[in-house]
This record gives sequence, C-alpha cells and structure tokens, in this order.
Amino acid sequence: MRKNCTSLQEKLIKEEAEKSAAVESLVKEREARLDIERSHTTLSEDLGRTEREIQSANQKISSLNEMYKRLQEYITSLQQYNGKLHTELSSVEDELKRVEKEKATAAENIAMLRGQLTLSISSQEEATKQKDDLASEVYSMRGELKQVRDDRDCQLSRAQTLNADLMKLKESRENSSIELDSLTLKANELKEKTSLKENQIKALQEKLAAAEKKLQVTDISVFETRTEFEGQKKFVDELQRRLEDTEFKLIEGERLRKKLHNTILELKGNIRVFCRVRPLLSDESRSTEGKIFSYPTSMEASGRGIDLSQNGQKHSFTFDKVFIQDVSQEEIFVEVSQLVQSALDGYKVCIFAYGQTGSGKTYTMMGKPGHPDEKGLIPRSLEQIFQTKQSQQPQGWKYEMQVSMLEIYNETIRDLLSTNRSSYDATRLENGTPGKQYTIKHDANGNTQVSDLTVVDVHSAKEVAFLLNQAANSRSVGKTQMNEQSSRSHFVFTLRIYGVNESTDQQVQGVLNLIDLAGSERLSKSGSTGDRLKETQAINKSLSSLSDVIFALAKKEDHVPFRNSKLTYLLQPCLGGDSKTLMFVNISPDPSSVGESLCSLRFASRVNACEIGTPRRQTNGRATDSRLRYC
Ligand SMILES: Nc1ncnc2c1ncn2[C@@H]1O[C@H](COP(=O)(O)OP(=O)(O)OP(=O)(O)O)[C@@H](O)[C@H]1O
Repeated sequence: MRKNCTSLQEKLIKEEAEKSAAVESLVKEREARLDIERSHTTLSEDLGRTEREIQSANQKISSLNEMYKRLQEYITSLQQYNGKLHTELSSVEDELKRVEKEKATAAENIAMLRGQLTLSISSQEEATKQKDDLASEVYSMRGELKQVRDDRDCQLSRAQTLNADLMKLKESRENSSIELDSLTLKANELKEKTSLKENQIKALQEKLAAAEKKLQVTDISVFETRTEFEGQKKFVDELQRRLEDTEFKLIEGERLRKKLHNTILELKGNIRVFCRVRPLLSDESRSTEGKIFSYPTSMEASGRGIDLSQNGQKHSFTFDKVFIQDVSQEEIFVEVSQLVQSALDGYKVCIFAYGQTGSGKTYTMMGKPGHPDEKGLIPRSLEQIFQTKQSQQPQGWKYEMQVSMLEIYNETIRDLLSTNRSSYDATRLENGTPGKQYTIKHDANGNTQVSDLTVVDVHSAKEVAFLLNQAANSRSVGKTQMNEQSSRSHFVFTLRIYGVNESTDQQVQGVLNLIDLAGSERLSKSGSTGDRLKETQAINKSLSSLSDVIFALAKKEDHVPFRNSKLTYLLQPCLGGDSKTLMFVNISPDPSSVGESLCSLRFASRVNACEIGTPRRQTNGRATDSRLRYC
C-alpha cells in the first residue's frame, strides 16, 4: 500500500514539474507577443506584412489562448486531481494506519492463535496417546473378554461335571447314610472296647512305672559293666597289637631265616633241589595202601623232608624244599621268583626239571595248555622279568633281551625257532642223514655258545609266549604207556639279559636257562619199540651221563665227564661253574612208580650235595658277541 502511495506521489510531482514548465513556456510566449507588438509599432513599414503576421500571430495567440485555456483547464483539472489525490493519499494513509493497526491486532491474534495451536498440538498428542492407551486397553480387554468367555465355557462344562458329580454324591450320600448308621453302631461297640482298653492301659502304665524303676537300677549296673568292658577292650587291643607285632617279627624272622639259608647254600655252592610230588591222576590207583609218601613234621624237616616207603622200608630225604600234591603253580613260583629275579641282576640262573616220565616236569616248567591259572614256571618267570624291566625304567635301567630255544633229541641239537627247521631237518632225518650240525662251545668266562642257533630279540612276555608256542609245536612229543603227551627230548629255553643303567653307568649281563628234561623211564615199563625205543635209549643215555657227572662232582673227582653227552656238555657251566642252579625233582605218587621215584630221589639227593662254586654276578661291559650264550 505504502509503495503505491509513493509511486502516486512521484507521479504527482512529475506532473507539477511539467505544469510549471508549461507555465514558463506560456510566459515566454507572452513576452514574445509583447516583443512582436513592440516590433509592430516600430516596424510600421512592415505593418501590412506584420499585420498579417500579427493576424497570424493573433491566430496563433488565439490558438495559444485556446491552448492556454485548455492548459488552464488542464491545470485546474490537475489541481482538482491533485486535491483528489491528496484526499486519496490521506485516505490511503488513514487506510494504512488502519491496516497497521489491523496488522498489529492480527499479529496479536497470530501469537494468540500460535499459543492456542501449541496447546491444541499438545492436547492432540495427549489425545493420540489416550487413544493408543485406550486401543491397548481395548485389546487387553478383548483378550480378557476371550479369557472370560473361555472361563465361562470351562466353568459351564465344570458345572455340568459337578452337576453329574453332585448327582453321584447324592447317590453316595444316601449310601453313606446307610453306612453311617452301621458305623455308628460299630463306633458304639468300639467305645465300649476303648473304655476296656483304657483300663488295660492304666494297668500297663502302672507296670511300666515299676519297670522304669527297675531299668534305672539296671542302667547303673550297665554303666559299671561298660566301664569294665572298655577296660577289658583296651587290654585286648593292647594284646592284639603285641600279637601283630610278634607276628610281624616272626614273619621277618622267617624271611631272614630263609635269606640266611639261601646265603649259606650259595656260599656252600650247592645245587639247590626242590622236590615236587604231583597229585594222583584220575586214571591212577587211589588205594590207601598205595600211599607211599609221607612228610616229616619235625621243626627241622618240615617243608623240606620226604619219606618214601618201599617194601616196608622207609627212605628219608631232605631237600631245600618239598612241595606236596596240592601245592599250586603260583605257590611254586613264589619260591623261585627271587632266583629268577637274580638273572636281571646279572647272574647266570639255571632251573631244570628232572624226573621219570609223566611225573610233572612239563607241567611244572610250562603248565597246562589252555589253563592260564595253571601256567608254569617259564611263562611266570618271563612275566615277572618283563614287569621288573618296566618297573626299573624310572631308576635308569634299560634291558635288552634275547631268546633261543633248542631241544636235544636223540643226541642231536635241534633249533626250535628256526623258520625252515621242519622241512629241512625232517627230510634229513627221514633220509637217515644228520640234520644241521650245531656245535657247543664254552669260553673262558663260562659262557656257552651254540653255533647257528636262532636268537630272537624280545620286548614283551607276549612275544616270548608266541615263541614258546612256536617251539612247543616244533618239539618232539609222543605218546608212551606212561604219558599221553611225553616229551621225547630235553628242552632248553634261554633268555639272555643285557642291562645298562645310564644314570649310574652300571652294566649287567644275566642268563636264565629253563630246562625241561626228557623223562627217565624203564624200557620194560615203557614198552617202547622202534623209534620210541631208540628215543628212550637216547634219553636214558644222556640222563645216565648226567648222573655220571653228578657222581663225579659229588665225589670231587678230578675228571668230570661233561663231554659224554650233549646235555651234560651244554649244562657244564650250570653244574660245575658259577651259576645259580636249581633242580626240580618231579615225583609221581603212583605206587606202581615207587622204584623210579626212589631212583629220582636218590639222584636228587646227590645233586643237592654237589658243590658248583660261588655264583658270580656279571657286571662287566658287554661281550663282543653276546648272542648265542648259555649258562
Ligand atoms: N602238579 C600237578 N597237578 C596237576 N596235574 C599234574 C601235575 N603235575 C603233572 N600233572 C599232570 O600229569 C600229566 C603228566 O605230566 P607231564 O606231562 O608234565 O609229565 P612229564 O614229567 O613232563 O612227562 P614226560 O617226561 O613224559 O614228558 C599231565 O597230564 C599233567 O597235566
């Protein structure tokens, strides 16, 4: 609006300027007319012309007057217009003021409206929130409504069930009322009984009071007895402790006695002899008169003596140990375990079983096949050796072990671990030509070598068990009248042990020889013919050579005929050297074998008396060829 007013004002100013310019020009024109009149006067000559000019000038003036009039009118109209404009301007200004006022009012109104708007926005938010709340309330109420409806349905069905129950209860109430009547009758009866019982209880309570009094008196006497008992118990405990002490000392004493006994024997250099009498077999005579053995019970001979009765004559023998029929394989091994152990300590150990055929040599050395509980001395020794090998590892001991197994059959050495033995030797024997020739040699240290014999490195008892099985299958075994499975050869198992202790730099070299000799037998009794006869003769010859050697040793003769048989030559270091030697003399309890038993016991007695020198521990360095050595 103000802008319009300003432009109007400018327009008016411009028009006024134009008017004043027109006025000025009119003034000038009048002056010019005056000039012309003056010149009219002065210029009379040119009057005619001038008159014309005047006429024209008059004409012009009249036109100018007209123009002036028009201008005057125009100016008047302009002035009117100007006044009108002034009026309009003032009215515009009034309008402007009014508008300003209105604007201020409007601004106030806007501020007010803004406040109202803010208020209404917040109230709108509030309303939205309320709406949301209401919506969620409605939602939950709907859920509740549904729940209520479900409950109602449930209640309805329950009401129906309850109604049904109610009906049943009504029925049972009727029944119960009948029962109640009968129960009331019973209750009355019980009341009567109760009063009776109450009377009884009273009587019992009186008795109880009397008993309690008695109990108090008894308590006092029990306390006294208990005190006395505790005193006695302490005394018994003390006695028990002393008894245990004494028993321990006794066991220790027994152990010491055994140790000293062993030491004495070792110092004496004797071959130790254990006698084992096997139980009667199922097919042997069990008659009482057949009992040919008895065992002395005197302190001196207990466990060491055996008496044999033949034709009313008693023959007494004493050995290092006598095992009667029911002694188990385990108990036997307990007695030899220390000896086996000493092979690991660097000793030469030799254990051999001697006895007539069927007396239990193979059972003692190998055990009963397929009966682990009855395994013999050889498998048990190997288990112990490998266990000890393991347990000595933490102390720095490392052992290498080698096994070889041979048999002496008909004075011929046969390698039981040779892989091609069966075909090779069998063919030769069938052809009547000798098999592979193995030669026995002893060196200055008493070590024995058998040339070309198979030696196997072993690392576990299992490996050895496998080899033993292999050897058992290769062994010469046959059926005789005396034994279903008779060993027809001498079996020699050798375990060579080389031990070194890295922390102490100690070295030991031990040998364990375990020998199952072929059984002695009388030709008349065995009834052998053909090959069996030849075998029996060879067996008896080598055993008789063994007997000759023992005789010579016992008599301390200068010449001992070790070379008379392969067996005695092989056993030379065990019988005449520095080894720890133990002989089992196996005896059959069968009365029909009494003659052979007597021979065996006599032979064993002589063996027991043989001195073979002090056992020597081999602790020197490893021999150049440590393989293939015996005793
Ligand atoms: N202590 C024992 N307990 C139970 N049975 C035994 C005992 N000793 C031996 N036998 C049994 O007696 C029989 C003969 O034993 P074994 O074969 O060991 O005798 P052997 O002396 O080796 O005979 P051979 O010299 O003929 O080979 C076997 O059936 C064996 O099982």
